Amino acid sequence: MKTLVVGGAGYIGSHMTRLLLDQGHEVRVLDDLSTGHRGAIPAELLIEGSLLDPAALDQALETSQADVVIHFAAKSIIPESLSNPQLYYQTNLSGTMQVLEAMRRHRCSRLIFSSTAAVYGTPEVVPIDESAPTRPISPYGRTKLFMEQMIADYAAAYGLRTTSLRYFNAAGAHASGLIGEAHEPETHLIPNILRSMAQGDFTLQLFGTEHPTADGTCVRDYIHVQDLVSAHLRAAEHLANLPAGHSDVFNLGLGHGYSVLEVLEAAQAVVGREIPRQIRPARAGDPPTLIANPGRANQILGWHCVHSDLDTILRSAWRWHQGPGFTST
Ligand SMILES: NC(=O)c1ccc[n+]([C@@H]2O[C@H](COP(=O)([O-])OP(=O)(O)OC[C@H]3O[C@@H](n4cnc5c(N)ncnc54)[C@H](O)[C@@H]3O)[C@@H](O)[C@H]2O)c1
Ligand SMILES: O=c1ccn([C@@H]2O[C@H](COP(=O)(O)OP(=O)(O)O[C@H]3O[C@H](CO)[C@H](O)[C@H](O)[C@H]3O)[C@@H](O)[C@H]2O)c(=O)[nH]1
Repeated sequence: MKTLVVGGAGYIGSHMTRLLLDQGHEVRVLDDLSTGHRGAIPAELLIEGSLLDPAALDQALETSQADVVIHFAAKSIIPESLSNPQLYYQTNLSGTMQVLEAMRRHRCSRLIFSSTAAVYGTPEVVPIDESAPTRPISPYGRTKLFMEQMIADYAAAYGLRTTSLRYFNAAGAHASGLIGEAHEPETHLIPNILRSMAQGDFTLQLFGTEHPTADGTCVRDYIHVQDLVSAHLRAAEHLANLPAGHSDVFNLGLGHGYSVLEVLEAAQAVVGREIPRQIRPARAGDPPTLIANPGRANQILGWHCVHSDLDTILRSAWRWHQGPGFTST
C-alpha cells in the first residue's frame, strides 16, 4: 500500500509508521510536531506542516500518492478540551474536514480514523459494544463523535471507504525500546507511574478513590500500542474489498479492565519498588469503568490482541522510560 500517516510523529502514529515500514508498505508522514517528535520517525518520511493547511495536505498527498490515509492528528487531552474547546473544535473538526477535502481533490478513497472510547461517555453497560449509546461527556469526546459522523457522511456522499477505530487506553512501547510514549505534559496513568519510578522525584497523583468500582479507583481497558496499530493494518486491507460509500466503526481493546490500584501494584512488581503516590479528588470527565467488547473487530477484521497482557505492557513501557528518549523534538 501507499500510505499517508497524518500525525505519524506522535505516540501511536510513530508505531503505525514503524509497522507499515516493517511490512514493506510505502509511508509518508504529515505532522506539525506540536505534540509529536522528529526523532520518532525516519527523517526522510516527514512532511512538516499542519492538517489545517490545504497546501500542506496537497503536498503530502501528491508526494505519497497515497491510496490509504491513516489519520491520528488531533488534540486529545480531556481536561484541556474543557478549558480550551476552541483548540479542539479547530484542530479536530476543521482539521478532519481539511483531510477529507484533500482526499477528494486527490481521489484518495480509503481513510482509517482514530476515534476513542470517550464517544460513549459514561456507559450503562460494560463491556461496551459498538451499538451502545454515544453520549460523550467532554468537548474532546464530542469532537471525536462529530468527526466519525462527518467521515461517514463524506463516505456516503463522495464514495470514500472509511473505518473509525474507537481505541480504549493505548499503552506500552515498541519492543525495540526505540519508540514509546513521550507527551508533555503527560496525563496518562502508565507513563506517569513509570516516570515516577525512573526519575525518583515524582509523586503519582491518584485521581479518585470513591468511584463505584470494586476498589474505588477507575477501571480501564489497556491495549498495547503494537496491537492497536496492527488493527489499523487489518482495517486498511479490509476496506480495499468493500464498496465505495462504506463506513464502519470498531472498538479496539482487550476486553478486560484493570483498576488504577491494580495497575499500580503490577507496576511495582515490574520495577521492584514502591510508587510514591498522593490521593487527589476525582478528575473531571473520568467515567468509572471503560471496558471494550472487541468481538466485532475480532470477527470482521480477524484481529486479536497478542501483546496486551498488563505485564507485557508495563515491561515494554518501563524499558522505554529507562532509555534516552527522543534525541530531537
Ligand atoms: N493515547 C490514547 O490512549 C488514545 C485513546 C483514544 C484515542 N486516541 C487518539 O489517537 C490519536 C493519536 O493519539 P496519540 O496518543 O498518539 O497522540 P499524540 O499527541 O502523541 O499524536 C498526535 C500527533 O498529531 C500531530 N498533530 C497535532 N495537531 C496537528 C496538526 N494541526 N497538524 C499536523 N499534525 C498535528 C502531533 O504533532 C502528534 O504527532 C489521537 O487522535 C487521539 O485522540 C488516543
Ligand atoms: O497521573 C494520573 C493519570 C491518570 N490517573 C487515572 O488513571 C485512569 C486512566 O487515565 P488516563 O489519563 O491514562 O486515560 P483516560 O482513560 O483518561 O484517557 C484515555 O481514554 C480516553 C477515552 O476514555 C481518551 O481517548 C483519551 O485520549 C485516552 O488517553 C483515570 O482514572 C485517571 O484518573 C491517575 O490517577 N493519575
